[in-house]
Amino acid sequence: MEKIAVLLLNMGGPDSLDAIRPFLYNLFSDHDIVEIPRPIQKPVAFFISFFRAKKTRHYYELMGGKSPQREQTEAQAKALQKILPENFIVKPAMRYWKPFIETAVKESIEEGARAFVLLPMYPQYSKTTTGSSFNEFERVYKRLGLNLPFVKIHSYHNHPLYIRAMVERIKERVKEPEKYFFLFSAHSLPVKVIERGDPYKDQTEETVRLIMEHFPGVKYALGYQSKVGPVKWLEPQTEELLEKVVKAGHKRIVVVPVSFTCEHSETLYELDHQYGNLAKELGVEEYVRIPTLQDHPTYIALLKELVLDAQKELEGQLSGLAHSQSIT
Ligand SMILES: C=CC1=C(C)c2cc3[nH]c(cc4nc(cc5[nH]c(cc1n2)c(C)c5CCC(=O)O)C(CCC(=O)O)=C4C)c(C)c3C=C
Ligand SMILES: [Fe+2]
Ligand SMILES: [Fe+2]
Repeated sequence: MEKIAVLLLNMGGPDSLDAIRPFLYNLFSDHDIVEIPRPIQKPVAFFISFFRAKKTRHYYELMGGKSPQREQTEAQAKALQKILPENFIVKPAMRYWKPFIETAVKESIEEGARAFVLLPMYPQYSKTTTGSSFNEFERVYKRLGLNLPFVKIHSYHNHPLYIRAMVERIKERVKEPEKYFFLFSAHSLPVKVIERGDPYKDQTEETVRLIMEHFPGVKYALGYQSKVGPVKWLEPQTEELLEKVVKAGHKRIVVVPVSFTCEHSETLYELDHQYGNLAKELGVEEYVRIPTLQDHPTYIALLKELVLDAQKELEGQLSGLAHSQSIT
């Protein structure tokens, strides 16, 4: 049977304090995530990364000197590899830091892969995240002169197994949900990206609504975190929403990150440290932050189902190829 590489697409995070600046340079050089005019994008990225690395160094110091994203994506890859048939090779493939998409593609080819499944670790599609990784894959594919079939999985924000995994994750930590206010926190995006048709906001709202169908009567709200720079981003901001909700009398808060499946600076620093401290100052009695899914068995079962569906699509493409080759 043909070997198929499954690339787990993620952002990647600095693996040392020295990696912060080059990681940020790669991020700010990407026109899919930050639209700086192309002729000046790289020099501007050089300056921004220089100053932002100084500012964010202490986030990473608090996390032990690096982002845990690589280890956690590797754990997801290992768990998925274990439950997939033997013809699959599962690899993390990062956009801005090691192991880069190019490395994952080259290794897959060396190990005999003859097709690819592109599987984002972002449940909701945005052109700034999943779209950017797809574009990078296609650039690498062209550069390496590949002519192999591949399938892109765009999103799974409303898949019943994803919703079930999120509900199970919440119930592991919260035994009496009706006593809490649920504060969902998604990564923010510039409003102009949504206005141009990005489905991220609608998909995020749908995820939240589907999760809350499992918690009837529980009060909840959705906020957006981690805005960067001066343009208008999605609102309300998680931090402001937290203040508002507490001032309205809710003293037990469950915080649920929705756009991430691994821990990183924005969960460990912003949600736990910054907003956790703010909650204390505001007099919150209980502040429960739900961990990201990581290698939760139901999430890994979902990934398996997505990959096996993609395999069917690939088989269609491969038989189409064989057919056209036999005609010519
Ligand atoms: C400047 C524009 C940015 C957009 C748009 C953006 C969207 C976006 N990001 C994530 C997930 C993650 N972002 C992470 C770090 C990070 N993101 C930006 C900028 C934008 N993100 C920066 C500058 C950084 C670096 C940290 C910082 O300097 O504040 C990470 C964590 C990486 C790690 O440390 O492990 C994740 C994950 C999503 C889901 C998203 C849009 C939907
Ligand atoms: Fe698709
Ligand atoms: Fe980000």
